[in-house]
Amino acid sequence: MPLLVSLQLALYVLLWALASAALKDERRAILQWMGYALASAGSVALLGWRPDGPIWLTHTGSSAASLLSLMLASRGVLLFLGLRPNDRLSIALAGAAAMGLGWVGPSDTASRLAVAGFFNIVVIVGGFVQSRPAFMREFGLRLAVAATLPSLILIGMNGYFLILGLLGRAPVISAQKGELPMAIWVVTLVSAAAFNYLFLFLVGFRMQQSLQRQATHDVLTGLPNRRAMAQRLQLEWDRSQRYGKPFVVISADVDHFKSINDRYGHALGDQALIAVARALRASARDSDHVSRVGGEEFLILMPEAQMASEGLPKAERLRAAIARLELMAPSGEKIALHASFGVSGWLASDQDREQVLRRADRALYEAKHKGRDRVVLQPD
Ligand SMILES: Nc1nc2c(ncn2[C@@H]2O[C@H](COP(=O)(O)OP(=O)(O)OP(=O)(O)O)[C@@H](O)[C@H]2O)c(=O)[nH]1
Repeated sequence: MPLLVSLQLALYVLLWALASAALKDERRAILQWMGYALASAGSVALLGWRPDGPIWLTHTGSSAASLLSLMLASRGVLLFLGLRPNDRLSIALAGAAAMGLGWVGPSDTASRLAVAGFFNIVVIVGGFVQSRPAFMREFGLRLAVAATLPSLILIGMNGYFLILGLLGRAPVISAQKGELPMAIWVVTLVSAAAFNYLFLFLVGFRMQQSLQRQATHDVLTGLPNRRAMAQRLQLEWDRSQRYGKPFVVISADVDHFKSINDRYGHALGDQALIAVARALRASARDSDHVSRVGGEEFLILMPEAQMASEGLPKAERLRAAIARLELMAPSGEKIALHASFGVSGWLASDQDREQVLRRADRALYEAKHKGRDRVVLQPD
């Protein structure tokens, strides 16, 4: 039985090796989980190994490998969540566990199981507590509850060993043959499957989220892109058609941006765009949808505004926020930034959503024409 279980656990090494080849971004965590799968397979294999030498030594090795596997699993979780594992604490814990197992030595199996069970619980609980807040932040309550399952199973199993060990009763039917009750093998396999498949799923889930974000967000500024804006605009348009609920759009364009690029270089131009995006986002309401729809073009959708004229003070605030920005060239020269704005609102007579955008663009064009760094309301 130990060999069969060990083989099953070793399959997860293969699984993580494949995942590591495909998912480079998560490689650091995946390598830890590969180590975890390897150490847990080794720990079980040692239980089934019957060397000529003293059996307690292989069993002690098995306990040490099991502790190592849990440490690697927990290290992988911390790295996966962008947290820094405390290596000093891990080394101290491994040292204390080695001393504990050495102190038990060739004596009874029960004491060894109690020591191993105790340290295993410390590692599982420690990793769980450390990773919990970051896990909840990224994956939410439901997945956090699901992720508790492997930890709970392992805490339960090790708690069982610890209590039996303290009572002086080893749960081994025949330690010499490495045979443990069937339930222990089942629990080992279930907890390993729960951990490995859960984190494999989370790696894929994160990748899918990131692809989705890339498809709808601009990489440079982090704002929603033209595609996301089109979706949002369609939503507002549908609402206005159905319920007559108006909305306002503000089209913004950085003034003379080409000359910033030409004089100070593309990298500084990028910095300017990031600064403008931040200023727009900071000066808009949470309910406003701010997006980058082109090179130096931005669009602000105000779903709560009733009339185009309500967009005027908002656009004026955004204009002033950009005019306050000051960028520093590598030479120390200060670079002023300005932008022009066109404001338009939904009209009941509009045939499609493009009409609202076209009016905002016409207003923006007029703002440029009139000398830039200003706001123009849609022409009637
Ligand atoms: N640095 C940088 N430049 C960009 C990016 N996207 C577009 N641009 C540049 O933005 C400039 C836009 O120039 P124009 O359309 O002539 O507009 P402008 O110079 O701002 O002039 P007006 O709008 O008339 O005030 C071009 O030089 C583009 O190369 C980007 O992501 N980063």
